[in-house]
Amino acid sequence: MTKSFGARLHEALGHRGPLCVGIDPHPSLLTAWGLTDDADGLARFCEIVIEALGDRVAVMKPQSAFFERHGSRGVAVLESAIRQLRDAGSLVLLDVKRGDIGSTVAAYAAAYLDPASPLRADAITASPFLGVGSLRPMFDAATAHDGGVFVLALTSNPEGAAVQRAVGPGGRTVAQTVIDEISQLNEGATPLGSFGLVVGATVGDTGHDLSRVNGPILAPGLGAQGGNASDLRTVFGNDLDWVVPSYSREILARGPSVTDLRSATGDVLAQCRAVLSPRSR
Ligand SMILES: O=C(O)c1cc(=O)[nH]c(=O)n1[C@@H]1O[C@H](COP(=O)(O)O)[C@@H](O)[C@H]1O
Repeated sequence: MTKSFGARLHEALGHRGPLCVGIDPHPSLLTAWGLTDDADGLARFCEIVIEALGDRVAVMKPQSAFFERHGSRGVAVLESAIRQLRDAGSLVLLDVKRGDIGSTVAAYAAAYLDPASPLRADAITASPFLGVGSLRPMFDAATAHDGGVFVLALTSNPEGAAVQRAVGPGGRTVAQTVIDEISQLNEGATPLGSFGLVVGATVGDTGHDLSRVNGPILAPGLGAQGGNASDLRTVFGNDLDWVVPSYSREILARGPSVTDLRSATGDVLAQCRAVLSPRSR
């Protein structure tokens, strides 16, 4: 029997600690690392990050946009990076934030979650603003192939609140509706559901109820966007068990030295562990 994404994530967080590191090869980072802003530079960047972190970080999150901007050669580098990271034992959360009408979502699901696809990752990020139900083909593919889907709820950027905290006819915010629908998908799953949410570490105490999620919550916005580990307590209150803090530039800025990348990762992991509940880990 193969294990669900939720079960594999549960295991990875237990073994490697509660952390996601983003691979966001910004042009400025390529330059700072002495690399060219092209597919070759991108490939070397990934090689260094994978050598430094692939065997020790629970979740690695390549940001697709930074690969797509280099065209088909950039996407080829992404395919190879996904494979190598999975071989090194990291779970790969591909950050693509896709969303569309259901019939098109089915094609995205095939692209990112079907084992036959060269871009197959362990999980992807998805945008629910065509309705959480429109993402159903992704949820079905994830279930069929032991993958996961992380759906945006309360994003780390300041512009998100106007849409996400708008109140619908039933008196719930848009974000709470997303949270509740994802919680339903995870109901009864053990040890952890495969459907996650994204809630930024920068959003403060929003009063949203995350107590029934029974799945992972990705918390970006740490480091470069101003959030720090202690903010997790403000944002999540007592619902810290399955929060997965996510850092990109904060760590990548310490490259290209493998030793420095590892030590930056160790530092943020220690800060996160100090805040997150020891109950589940
Ligand atoms: O889904 C995400 O990962 C995400 C959601 C969100 O609300 N905010 C957010 O910053 N992100 C992503 O997380 C990464 C943050 O990068 P840093 O600000 O460098 O840590 C980027 O790849 C963003 O696209």
